Order: sequence, then C-alpha cells, then structure tokens
Amino acid sequence: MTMTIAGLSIARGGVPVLEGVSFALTPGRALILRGPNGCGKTTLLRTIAGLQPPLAGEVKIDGASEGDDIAYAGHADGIKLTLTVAENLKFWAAIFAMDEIDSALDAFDLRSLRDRQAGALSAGQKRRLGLARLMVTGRRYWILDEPTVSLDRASVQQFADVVQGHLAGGGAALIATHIDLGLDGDTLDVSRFRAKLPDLDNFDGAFL
Ligand SMILES: Nc1ncnc2c1ncn2[C@@H]1O[C@H](COP(=O)(O)OP(=O)(O)OP(=O)(O)O)[C@@H](O)[C@H]1O
Repeated sequence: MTMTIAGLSIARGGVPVLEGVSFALTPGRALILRGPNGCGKTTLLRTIAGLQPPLAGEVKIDGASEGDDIAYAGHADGIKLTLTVAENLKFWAAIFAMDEIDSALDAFDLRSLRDRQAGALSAGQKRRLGLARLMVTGRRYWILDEPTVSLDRASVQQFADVVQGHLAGGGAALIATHIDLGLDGDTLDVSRFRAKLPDLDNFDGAFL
C-alpha cells in the first residue's frame, strides 16, 4: 500500500506553483516537506488530499480508491466550537465509522477537558483536539500542514509520539513542518520543483 505522487503540477489562484512533483510515501515512514514560506507546501498537501485538482499528474494509492485512505489536517482545526471536546471526537469518529475516542483523548491529554466546550479551549488545546481527530479516522495516510503551530514543547513531543506510533502501526505521514520531529522517515525540499515562471525573481509578486 504505497502512495505514489507522479508528475504532479499544481497551481494556486491560477498561477503554477510546483511542477513535476514525484515521490512515494510508504507505510511505516514519514516524509517531511520543507521549503521557504510561500513555495507551495500547503498547495501540494491540499492537492494530495483531494481538496483541489492538479494541473497535471496523479496521486495513486495501491489497492485503494483515490482519497479513501487519507486524513488531512490543515491550518484550520476543523472543530465545532459549540460542541464539547468529546462530542467533537464522537462526531468525527461517526463520520469515519469508528466508535472509540478514549485513546485519542489520552494521547493528546484531553481527558480532563472532555466535557469543555471547544470554543472555550486555548489555541494549543484546540490544536490538540484538531490533531486528536486524526486518531478517530482509522486512515492510513496522514497529510499534515504545520501541525505543531500553537503547541508547547511537551505537546509537540506528545504529537511526535502519536505520529511515531501511527508509523509503527503501518501508517504513513506527509508533514509540512519547519521543526525537527525526530520521526522515522525522510525529508523533501519542495523548492526544487518550483514552477518556472517568466520572472523567477518575482515569484511571490506573481500572485498579486
Ligand atoms: N487563495 C490564494 N489565492 C492566490 N494565491 C494564493 C492563495 N493562497 C496562497 N497563495 C499563494 O500561493 C503560493 C503558495 O502558497 P502555499 O500556501 O502553498 O505556500 P507554503 O509553502 O505552504 O507557505 P508557508 O510555509 O508560508 O505556509 C504563495 O506564493 C501564496 O502567496
């Protein structure tokens, strides 16, 4: 069950961002995406997660329909502010036909907050809840965009432990992050796939 990214070209706001992106993501491994701000990591992750179509190329997972084995956590936490922490996780578990939320509560130290309305959580607590969501999806490929934003040092370690456990259980993770999480895996600098624009010195200006 390998995810293969083959010749993917992607655009944001109609402007090509990355071209010919190719790599494989294998179970048991993480792939860390690096690259300077604005080079296209978020756009790439959104495309792989099926939230926007590529200009060219494809995302294939051996033995699975497209997107069927992917869980995505982007910049937004995707939580319902008027539901409690436990209700949020139960909601997401139901979407993915899962029923157990206790391991997710424990892994992200959310048990004491389980009956708190999500709208009354701190930024870091909201992020922990947003990440705990991954554990109730049952999905193999975690696609994560800057997952550690707002997390304190202990929570970053907690998160890294959860991802490492996911890898050990046969999962895989594709993560855009600027920090070192110490995971089993490799690093890919996506700036080598930058689309060739007429004026490369003004890459950011092309989006105005
Ligand atoms: N909604 C949008 N419409 C048009 N252009 C956009 C939009 N969102 C982002 N962009 C531009 O697309 C390019 C790629 O952005 P993207 O968010 O993929 O980069 P990134 O590598 O994830 O950046 P960062 O490290 O800052 O999160 C950037 O130059 C950005 O300004």
